[in-house]
Amino acid sequence: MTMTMTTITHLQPHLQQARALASLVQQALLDEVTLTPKPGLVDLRSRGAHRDLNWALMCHSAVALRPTFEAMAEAGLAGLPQDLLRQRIGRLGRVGEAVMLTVTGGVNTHRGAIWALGLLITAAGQQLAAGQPLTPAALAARAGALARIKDAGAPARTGNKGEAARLRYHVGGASGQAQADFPHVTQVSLPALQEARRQGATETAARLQSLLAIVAELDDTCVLARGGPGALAQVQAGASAVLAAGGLTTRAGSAALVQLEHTMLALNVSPGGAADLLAATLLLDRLQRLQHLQHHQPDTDTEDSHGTT
Ligand SMILES: CC(C)(COP(=O)(O)OP(=O)(O)OC[C@H]1O[C@@H](n2cnc3c(N)ncnc32)[C@H](O[C@H]2O[C@H](COP(=O)(O)OP(=O)(O)OP(=O)(O)O)[C@@H](O)[C@H]2O)[C@@H]1O)[C@@H](O)C(=O)NCCC(=O)NCCS
Ligand SMILES: Nc1ncnc2[nH]cnc12
Repeated sequence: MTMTMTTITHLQPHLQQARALASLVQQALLDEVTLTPKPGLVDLRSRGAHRDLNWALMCHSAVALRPTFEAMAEAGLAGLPQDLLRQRIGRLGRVGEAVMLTVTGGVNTHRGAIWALGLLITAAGQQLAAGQPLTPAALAARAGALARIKDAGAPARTGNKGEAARLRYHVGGASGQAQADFPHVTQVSLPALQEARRQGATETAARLQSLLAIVAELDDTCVLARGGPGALAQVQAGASAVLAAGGLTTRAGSAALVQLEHTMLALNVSPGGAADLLAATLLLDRLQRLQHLQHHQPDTDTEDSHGTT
């Protein structure tokens, strides 16, 4: 997709801005699932540790969710009071989950992504409405503020696997990550992505480095739900080993990645929460770069130089 600066930054009706923001979310989700090779996760090569997911289903889900993200961005652009906005996007998130389950035949492809990227794209709408820059820190702070407001329509218990893991192992999970302003995105994966690029890594290697940086530290309830704390510790240690060996640009790092994949498949675990946060990272990175281009080339339509891998 070619995204032009005029599309999102000039004075256009909210609907068009919301459409452009939703396109960026869809692109981030497609980039995440297409990134290959990801250990334990669905990618172009394999289903990872999943029986009910595959690349085509994930892409189908990402495309079907575009109207959900557009409606969330539009809600952010509408300048609603915070509590009203929170209730509106909570409803949109639940409708989005229902759409996802319908188009996938009941498979959970993007529940965590609807949550994380939904909050972030709503925040981007708010920032645009306020005439403020789309910086990662500002978007994460706005998204966190929304996540800390009670969603009156949410059930007391969802009965989801992530919820059970959160309560059993006393971790923050997806909601804790958002309520703390997405620290693993702004302080871990985004710096890792941008530093890898500065060091000359290919875009694929930089994105994998970013993913591994999250996996090494996240309390991923997908891993906990299937494998418990022992599996989470092994997965985190394996990701740290790849990074310590120099990441994907060294032979030792590549060998450590193969080992990590074997470990995950043997444990039958998959870092689905980290995958969602990688998509969030790619979204914030692209918004930041568009912002940067706006300041340097205000009158030019500019192609995004970091395309899909
Ligand atoms: C508020 C919610 C996020 C509730 O979350 P909760 O923690 O209570 O539980 P879940 O709904 O089960 O989990 C949420 C998903 O978030 C991802 N995730 C996990 N850990 C983290 C983390 N530390 N930080 C960020 N994100 C995290 C993860 O999503 C991915 O994994 C999914 C596959 O998971 P699952 O089906 O459980 O596991 P499988 O192994 O695939 O199953 P089997 O094959 O074994 O059957 C996949 O979807 C990825 O996206 C967690 O699953 C939220 O759910 C909520 O309230 N939603 C409704 C309202 C809403 O969305 N509003 C949005 C706007 S405010
Ligand atoms: N690539 C992926 N594989 C498995 N679960 C995921 N959840 C989000 N992205 C995923």
